[in-house]
Amino acid sequence: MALYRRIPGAIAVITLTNPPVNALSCTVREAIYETVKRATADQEVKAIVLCGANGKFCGGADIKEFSREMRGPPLVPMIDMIEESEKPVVAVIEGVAFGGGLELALGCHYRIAHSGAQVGLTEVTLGLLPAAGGTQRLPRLIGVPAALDIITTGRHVSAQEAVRLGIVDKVTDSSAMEEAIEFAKTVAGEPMGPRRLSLWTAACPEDLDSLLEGALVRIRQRSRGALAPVACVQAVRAAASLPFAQGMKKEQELMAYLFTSGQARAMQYCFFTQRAAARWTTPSGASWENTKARPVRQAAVIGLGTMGKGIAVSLSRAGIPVIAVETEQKRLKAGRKAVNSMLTRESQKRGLAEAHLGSISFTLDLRKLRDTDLVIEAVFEDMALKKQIFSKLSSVCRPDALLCTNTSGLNIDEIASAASRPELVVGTHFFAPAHVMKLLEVVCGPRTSPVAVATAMQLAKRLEKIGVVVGNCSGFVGNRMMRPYTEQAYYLLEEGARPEEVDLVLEEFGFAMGIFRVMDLSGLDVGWRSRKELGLTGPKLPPGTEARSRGGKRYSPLPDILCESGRLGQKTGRGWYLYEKERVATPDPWLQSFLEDYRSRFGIQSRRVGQDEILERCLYSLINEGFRILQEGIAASPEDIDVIYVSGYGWPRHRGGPMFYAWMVGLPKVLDKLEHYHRTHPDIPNLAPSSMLRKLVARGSPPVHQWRALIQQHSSQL
Ligand SMILES: CC/C=C\CC(=O)SCCNC(=O)CCNC(=O)[C@H](O)C(C)(C)COP(=O)(O)OP(=O)(O)OC[C@H]1O[C@@H](n2cnc3c(N)ncnc32)[C@H](O)[C@@H]1OP(=O)(O)O
Repeated sequence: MALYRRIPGAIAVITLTNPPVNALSCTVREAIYETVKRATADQEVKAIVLCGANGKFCGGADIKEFSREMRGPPLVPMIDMIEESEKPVVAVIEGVAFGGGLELALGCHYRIAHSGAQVGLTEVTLGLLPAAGGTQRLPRLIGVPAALDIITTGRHVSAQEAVRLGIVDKVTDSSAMEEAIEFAKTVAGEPMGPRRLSLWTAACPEDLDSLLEGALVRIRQRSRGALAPVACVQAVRAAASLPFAQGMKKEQELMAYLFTSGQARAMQYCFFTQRAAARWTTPSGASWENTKARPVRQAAVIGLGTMGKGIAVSLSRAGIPVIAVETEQKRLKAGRKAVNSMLTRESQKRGLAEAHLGSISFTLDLRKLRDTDLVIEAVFEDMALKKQIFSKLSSVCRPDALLCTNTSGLNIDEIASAASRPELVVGTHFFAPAHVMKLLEVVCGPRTSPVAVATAMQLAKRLEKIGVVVGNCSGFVGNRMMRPYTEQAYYLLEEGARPEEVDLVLEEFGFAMGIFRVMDLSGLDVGWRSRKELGLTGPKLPPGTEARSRGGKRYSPLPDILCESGRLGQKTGRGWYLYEKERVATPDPWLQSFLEDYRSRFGIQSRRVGQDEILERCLYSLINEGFRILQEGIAASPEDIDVIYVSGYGWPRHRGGPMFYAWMVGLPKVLDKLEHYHRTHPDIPNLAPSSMLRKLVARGSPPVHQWRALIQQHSSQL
């Protein structure tokens, strides 16, 4: 709702009241209409102040209403009514003014912001465009180039930048409300015509076409295939070239097209699932609601390799004092230098004073950890080494200290077996670079206690990461699903495809990089090392093993052969591609003839592999593994799997995540295709459709949010 009150000085104050973010629900819109009408009709009122309750102006339209039938007054005429008011309307921007919230403020005649506030036209992140006049008013207010950037990225703009750009008229460190009231008194009685943005003309550069073309190029690089940012560019073009009323018409047309699109649905699904992941539960009844996290006042990181350094920076950035431990003086010195320069860059970028960062001390002495609340071990993926460390930690750390292991796939329970308190051992799988990537898989072993899970999830929140609770199995959720995906990519090469063909299909689907370019970037030796450890290649491989088969299943030795010949990816200048100019991947003629030789050596008839087959075999095998993960209770819900893929594996947000995508494609189609590919490739068992997929199809393919109820009938590893 919106509360109305009169205050001395002939001011009407209208307060949006809809916790937690004062979203513009049907009831709020109705109340704004009513209160604005009341204020404009009241002879005693000379100016109106519009603010939000609880220090937040407005989080925009109520996203939950998008999936229901539209009720109540629409936003556009409501904002027009405010702009048309003869009495000045001053918006008080505290906390946030996002999406429709900022559009509402743009309809006001003045905007006063608190210095801690943020504004933004965030609709594009929900697969939409600012269709309450935002695409037409913002370019008129701040010019086309700046508006284009804000509208097409949906980025959050600080109050300081907002005043610099002219989005707000004033920023204050003290009470924005008091400032706005005093200001409103000074403009009461003035004519409001010049303050109506709909009457302005957008300042436009001469080379408008090249500005818009440049934006489209950036959009294609950032989010290929996404409809909303392209529609935003078209709407801004209308603002630059058409009168306001016609621009608004264009804005509405574009919104109508986006609003019912699958992409908007997928992105709104991502918005809610990301928040739902924090509300973890386990079948034992433990949950975020009934389990209290332990406070973390001091943390430690063991190992200052790539991951350890990023984790230490993340902790420090969250204001947590850190002790960083290494085993050798040389490594400690190099780690300290790297961490300090990362922190300096970080504080410069964020304008943070050093006081906001947690201090980091460096040591070779594990005994210094006796007072730490939480330790994150981030050494190499070597089980024996990890167990040795956990055994030592048990004797030096406090009995209640939480012991975390940063592993990308090792057995948490085996690591915990080396600790004297296995219930306090939890997996924290960070993603590289750990101070940048948002995802944290919180891995729960069979003996991990609810308190350990709660503390790790709370830590994720403090580090501004998205924590997702997963069960213990090789590769957990994310990496486990990657295996069948990469394997299919190798098999497609064996059968006749080229790396650039596979990558192109995946990039057109929306991944920033195809799988072969990703492997070249992270280094082919990463997978090689783990395959050697698993005895799939290298010295542990039993003599006489068939080259293209392991344990009766198909195996591709292609990546092993590349590694053996020194092609490790970008770092060696060649991998699946050639890198003559740093980081620029070009198809390598050598690889093409190598693949031809390989096929003839193994008697493989090369064929043209179609784009549909590439996409289906790669994605459906990954999705099929997702269904197995659900069946085994390694993930609590399909939504959790989708959050992991969107926030940690570059799955395009406008496709919602693998499980959501499967549902959008149609589960019967996914099942049918998997059956077909399994029939034609019986030596690839992971193409056999999972029983969970069959069950869902048999039950009429219910929507994703209903799967959880069905999953609960199965076992759980959480
Ligand atoms: C004609 C069309 C015109 C306009 C279209 C729009 O306005 S689209 C909406 C544009 N708004 C946004 O994109 C803002 C979305 N919200 C946020 O970015 C954050 O929620 C926010 C406001 C920065 C607050 O962040 P915080 O971390 O403090 O809280 P959290 O994100 O966990 O949100 C708290 C709960 O509020 C729910 N929520 C937030 N925004 C909205 C919204 N606009 N509509 C409905 N619900 C919203 C959110 O889901 C959380 O709910 P919970 O049940 O607690 O998980």
